Amino acid sequence: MNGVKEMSKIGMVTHRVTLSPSLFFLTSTASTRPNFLRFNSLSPTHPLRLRASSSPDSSSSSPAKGVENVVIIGSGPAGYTAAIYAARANLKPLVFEGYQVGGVPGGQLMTTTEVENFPGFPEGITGPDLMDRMRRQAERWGAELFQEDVEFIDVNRRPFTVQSSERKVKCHSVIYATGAAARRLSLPREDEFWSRGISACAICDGASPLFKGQVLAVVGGGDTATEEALYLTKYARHVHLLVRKDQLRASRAMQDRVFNNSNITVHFNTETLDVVSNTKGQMSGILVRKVDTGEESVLEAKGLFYGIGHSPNSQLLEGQVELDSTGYVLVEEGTAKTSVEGVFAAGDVQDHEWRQAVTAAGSGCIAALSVERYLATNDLLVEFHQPKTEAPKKDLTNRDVQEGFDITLTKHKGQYALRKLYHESPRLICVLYTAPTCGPCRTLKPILSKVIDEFDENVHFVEIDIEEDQEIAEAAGIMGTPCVQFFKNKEMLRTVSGVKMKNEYKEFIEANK
Ligand SMILES: Cc1cc2nc3c(=O)[nH]c(=O)nc-3n(C[C@H](O)[C@H](O)[C@H](O)COP(=O)(O)OP(=O)(O)OC[C@H]3O[C@@H](n4cnc5c(N)ncnc54)[C@H](O)[C@@H]3O)c2cc1C
Repeated sequence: MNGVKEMSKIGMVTHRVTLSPSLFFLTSTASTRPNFLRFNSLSPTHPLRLRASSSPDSSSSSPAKGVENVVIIGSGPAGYTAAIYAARANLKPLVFEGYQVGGVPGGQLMTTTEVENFPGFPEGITGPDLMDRMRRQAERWGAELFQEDVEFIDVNRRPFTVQSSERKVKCHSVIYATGAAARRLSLPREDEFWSRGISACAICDGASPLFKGQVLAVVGGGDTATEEALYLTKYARHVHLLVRKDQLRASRAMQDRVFNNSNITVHFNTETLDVVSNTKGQMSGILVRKVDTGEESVLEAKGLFYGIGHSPNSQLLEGQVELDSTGYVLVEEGTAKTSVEGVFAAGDVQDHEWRQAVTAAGSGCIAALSVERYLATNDLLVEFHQPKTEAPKKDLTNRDVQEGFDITLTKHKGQYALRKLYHESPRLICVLYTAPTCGPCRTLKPILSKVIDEFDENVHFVEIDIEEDQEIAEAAGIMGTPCVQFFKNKEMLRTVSGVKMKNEYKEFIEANK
């Protein structure tokens, strides 16, 4: 699923099932025990850790009279770069990173694997790692980060107002860097099969048992679709690429990789009409139509991935700032200036042409420098000097790593811990299934970790990497990541797919602890 926006549309699945005892049977013989007692390498400083939030109505550290120098909306390369520059200029930028609207915190690169063209990484870097670095750099220089969606902006009156799900702030300037979100096809059965066969993020879902070893299809003809198709060949038996036009729009390099891959069949002039199911209600194929002949047929496939591009997330500015006919924010050529003085735009939300991480980062830099100039010229700038921050709390203790499983600890990793807890824990068990390349998983981890901290000693938490612990993911019926399951007394109480609001997890734990 490209972005949590997609995932937020998935309803919560609630079912009570008792797992087959054999699936969660704990083998504890001396010969097998060492294999199970395998803790993953741990990351004490989680990449997307939230900072303590301030009071709901304003930032705790407003530079002057409760009016911020600058609010940055968006946490892709544009937003984080703007944050780094603004923070280094002592503007103490406040950044709304987003949560469920318009993608995931970290932006589009959270849904990709290798980024080979961002300068400074000759061996390449994964999208999530690159965004993690940018985030830490912004935080290091004093940017204040909130993983919240902005829901309302008023740039008609000064100071401007920016309101998120949890706070309302006043500011002298805004950098709008909300990027773009994955498009959907709106197929008749799309909602029914969303996350049960249809996905917009191969990187997030490709490794799930639902798709592994199956015939899959990707719809689209650009870079996104070709990248998804190539990625899926790592797991699928075969991949069909469904292209409506008679040629690919993807870059030459990507086209070559697709045509040279015998595990991909490209179907030109092919329109995707719907998905079809078998008698068990599982997705079994895709109804397609040949654009040139009108002939309809069903292509056998267990999964359909969307790679049909993105739409600019400019809705909040509609009616306030000039947009072009397709919704991109209009900026004065060569600058980040929008039609409203003090409002600057950066990245893909104002760029329908280049749409690259480095161009987004570059425009974020321009926006931040422009803000500094704008504030200084209008005598609005208040410098802020960053206080020392506390060291982040560890997710797991060293003892956990060195001495192995300890039931008195709250947080665990891996199938050994899950099996032990499933059999021995009297507490509610919260299991988070993740995949190494899943960007939304990185979003959810710190959020869930904070929730678990609030219920320490009443709950056990286990993280399962579905690539490492495939068997257990399969037994639990995991179809995509991130996914959370709750167990108590060897009974599964609930499955929650995707990333949900913090309160949804809290309320469920509160009611079942
Ligand atoms: C699969 C894929 C692979 C790619 N690979 C490459 C590559 O290899 N190299 C390259 O240079 N480019 C690549 N790109 C393109 C690159 O990712 C984008 O050009 C770049 O991420 C744009 O950055 P951005 O900051 O403008 O927006 P985005 O990365 O889209 O980030 C937008 C941010 O805004 C936030 N947001 C949206 N609405 C709100 C709201 N209401 N409130 C708060 N926050 C909000 C979102 O959560 C998100 O964090 C790839 C794109 C995709 C989809």
